[in-house]
Order: sequence, then C-alpha cells, then structure tokens
Amino acid sequence: MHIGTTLSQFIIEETRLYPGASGDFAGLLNDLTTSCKFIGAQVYRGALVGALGSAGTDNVQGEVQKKLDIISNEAILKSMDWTGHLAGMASEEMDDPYPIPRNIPRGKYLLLFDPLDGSSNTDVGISVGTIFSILKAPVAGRDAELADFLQPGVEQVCAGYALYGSSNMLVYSTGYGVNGFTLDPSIGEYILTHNQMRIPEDTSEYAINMSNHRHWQKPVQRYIDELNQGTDGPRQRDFNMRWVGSMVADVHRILCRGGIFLYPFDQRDPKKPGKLRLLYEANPMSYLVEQAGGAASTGTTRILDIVPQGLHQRIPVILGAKNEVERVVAYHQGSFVIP
Ligand SMILES: O=P(O)(O)OC[C@H]1O[C@](O)(COP(=O)(O)O)[C@@H](O)[C@@H]1O
Ligand SMILES: [Mg+2]
Ligand SMILES: [Mg+2]
Repeated sequence: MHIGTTLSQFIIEETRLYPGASGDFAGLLNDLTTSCKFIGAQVYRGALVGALGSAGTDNVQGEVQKKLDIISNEAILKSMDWTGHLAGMASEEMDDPYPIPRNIPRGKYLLLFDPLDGSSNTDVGISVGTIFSILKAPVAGRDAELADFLQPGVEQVCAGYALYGSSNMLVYSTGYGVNGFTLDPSIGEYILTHNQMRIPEDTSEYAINMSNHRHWQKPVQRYIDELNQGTDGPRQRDFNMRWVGSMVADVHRILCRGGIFLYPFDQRDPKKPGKLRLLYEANPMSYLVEQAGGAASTGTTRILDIVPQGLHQRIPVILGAKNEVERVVAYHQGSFVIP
C-alpha cells in the first residue's frame, strides 16, 4: 500500500488478504477508529469542553479516574455496542465485561481497551492515547463470558493504539506488519504516513521511571546501572533516557526510532507483579512490537505466551529492541553471558 492511502482504503485492501472475509472486521475497525477521532477531539479541546481534571471516582484499579478516562470509555462503548460486530467488550476502567445491549445481535469479536492511556498527563498537555486489542469470540453469536477474554496475546487478531499528541495518529497491525496513519483534520481521514514500521535490534535509548530504582530487582538494577555508566562501564557506549509517563507515547517513539521500554516488577507491593495491565496495555503493545521486529518479555516470560488469570491482571513489561530485551532476560536467568 502506498503512502497517502486513506485508512478506509487500506482496511478494504487488507480484507482481501482474508479470503471469505465477511467485512465484519473491517466494519469493527472503522467504527473503533471513528471513536478515536472523537476522543482525540475531546483531548485537544480539553479545558474548552471541561474535559480536564478528576472525575472524583475510583476505578477497579484503585486509581482516581480522570474525566477523560470516563469520556473516552463512554465514547468507545457507545460507538461500538450497537454495531453487531462484538460478542463483548472489556475496559481498563470497568470492573466486569460490558454486556452488549439486549436487542443487538452478538458478533464474532471481543474488544479489549484502555480508553485513555497516560491519565497522569491529561491535564498538562502531554501526549495520551487509546490502546486496543481484538480477539475472536470462542463462540460467535452469544454473550461473551469473562473466560472468553482470558486468551493469550498470541490469539489477538488485531492490536493498536491512537496517539493524541502533536498529531492524532493511529497505529495498528493485523499480523502483516505495523502501519501508522495520521489524521488529516481538514478531511477527517486517517492517511497512511508510516508504512511497515520497524524497530532496530539495537538501540541507545531507554525508557523507565528512574524514581523506582531502589524498588527494582537486581537484574533490572544491573541492566539500568550499566546503561547509565555509559562509556565508563561494561557497555562502553552512552545511552540516552526518555520517560513520557504515557506508555502509548513511549512505545510510539520506539516504533518510530527504536529504543527499549521497561515497567518492571518492583518490591513496593510484592502482591502487585507490575503496574501495567496484561490485557489492555501489555498484550496489544507486545503484539505491535513483535510485528515490528522487536521483543516483549516480563523478564522471564514472552508476554504474548502468558495465559491471563484475570481481567485486570498486571505484569512486568520489558519491550522494544530485540537485543536489549534479550540482554535483560539473560540477566534474569542469572547468565551473564550475553546471547
Ligand atoms: O507514573 P508512572 O509510575 O511513571 O507510570 C506511568 C505509566 O502508567 C500509565 O499511565 C498507566 O496507564 P493509564 O494511564 O491508562 O492508567 C502508563 O501509560 C505509563 O507508562
Ligand atoms: Mg494505560
Ligand atoms: Mg487508562
């Protein structure tokens, strides 16, 4: 597909790759990306539409919800629950799966999403986004049960995100590489601008919240300390650090120019294996990263192989440049011999 292709043209072309496709998936993706245009418009208008600040409610994660968390969640539910493409939806902001309204036919797909990623940045004008993951419903045409959502990441048929940053971008994959589209506000269309995005196997840029250093386990402390030692240390070259505090923005940077992103296990709350959610954040981002030639691990396990135990399960996340992720994994295995 050539640069300049509209998203709808791209989706139609991609559907040709699936002989016998009904068009349901194309319809689902079109409807979902329309809600991303709406959410983006709310984010960009911000204070003008009273969208900033806290909603004063807590979510199932025990976090105070921002108004934009709620606005985004509602936008996706309302633009998707009547389409007939879905057997069910699950959101980072809702305790339980969202049942499709009674009078609507149940579809073939399940939609899982983080309606607004980077909530701590909503009120300060820093990039935020929406992350989504699409699975096949084990039994099409009936209400999805909670267990239906607990499929390993390898089962995803599509994953992506919308980034509400200096421009509104949509990046996704259906298993044929990763492509990025930029919203042209003058025509309201996403246009293909980033074809077949690739992550270089090596990098000199890492992203981690350094303020958690003392809470990390030894392998991660060792890895990060060596990066910070630069030319004075065993890596014998300098590394640069970036941390936006919005996973969607940090991962987008890695898809654009490479890097490694870590939100590792930390000992602050040993019961909580990590901050990021497996189904809404780790799985879709790991799918994109692997499709772009990178790797994604907890430090000990390939993320896409994990069998989810719960809707809001959290895990450690280490993803990006293949050789760096493999080095962190090797440190976890206690082998100091780098592969
Ligand atoms: O504030 P911290 O500890 O650096 O955490 C930042 C991380 O938390 C998140 O904001 C969590 O996502 P939500 O905003 O969707 O809750 C990630 O986007 C980001 O990578
Ligand atoms: Mg998030
Ligand atoms: Mg969120």
